[in-house]
Amino acid sequence: MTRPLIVGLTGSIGMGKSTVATMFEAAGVPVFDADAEVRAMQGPDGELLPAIEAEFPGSTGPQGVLREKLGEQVFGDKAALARLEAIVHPAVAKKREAFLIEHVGAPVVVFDIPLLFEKGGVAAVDRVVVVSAPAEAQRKRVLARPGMTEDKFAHILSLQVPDADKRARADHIIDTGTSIELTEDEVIDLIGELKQASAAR
Ligand SMILES: CC(C)(COP(=O)(O)OP(=O)(O)OC[C@H]1O[C@@H](n2cnc3c(N)ncnc32)[C@H](O)[C@@H]1O)[C@@H](O)C(=O)NCCC(=O)NCCS
Ligand SMILES: Nc1ncnc2c1ncn2[C@@H]1O[C@H](COP(=O)(O)OP(=O)(O)OP(=O)(O)O)[C@@H](O)[C@H]1O
Repeated sequence: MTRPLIVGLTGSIGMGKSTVATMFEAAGVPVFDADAEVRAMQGPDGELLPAIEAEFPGSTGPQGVLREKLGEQVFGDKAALARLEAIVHPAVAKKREAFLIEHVGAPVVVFDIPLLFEKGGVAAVDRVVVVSAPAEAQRKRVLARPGMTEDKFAHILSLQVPDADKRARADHIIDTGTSIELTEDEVIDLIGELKQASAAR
């Protein structure tokens, strides 16, 4: 096959997904970072600002989306979140297509998609990799972040598919409950396996 094996990388808040994505990148695997794309399109002069301002007046400024303000408007209100997603998600899908075209010769590419299970992205990838750690480790990491509260954490978790379900649906699980070094070893082994699978298609 002439297109890369597409790996969907996901995990719940604080599980270490971004850290693991960086490990893939360091090993030479192209990574599409959905969150970074969203932030760029919502940042200063971002292409989504007019649509977001029209739908959520007062939620943008010269620096782009006022994340805290917009978060307050959408995280407690399912219909509002759906309206924001209707603006953001099609734009991300376009960026993803462009990334794939850019890296069409690579054996393996990674789509780093925080909400892969939640938003139905599983059908668009060949393999699903879930980054996971024990709930206690996750909790400690997340509550150590500035501005994070027990309530906020509980609410975000309630919006996400539970870790146990993600693990059950994964093709591969990367464990970040141990050390960075062991996680790195797991990533390197997995890349070898994915390259083999890519070549065998
Ligand atoms: C509302 C926004 C501006 C708030 O930004 P903020 O920096 O405060 O939070 P952040 O983006 O880091 O999200 C915090 C947590 O909520 C989760 N989360 C974000 N968006 C969603 C969503 N649509 N549904 C469920 N969980 C979500 C994230 O995975 C993360 O764990 C931002 O989350 C946003 O634009 N969300 C909608 C776009 C989207 O779906 N992004 C997800 C990646 S494609
Ligand atoms: N073995 C490990 N592998 C990965 N991260 C680890 C490990 N041990 C500790 N950590 C730490 O856990 C934290 C995970 O943060 P990271 O931003 O990667 O999570 P995330 O899943 O992308 O979070 P979010 O979904 O909230 O953006 C980092 O501070 C990282 O240093």
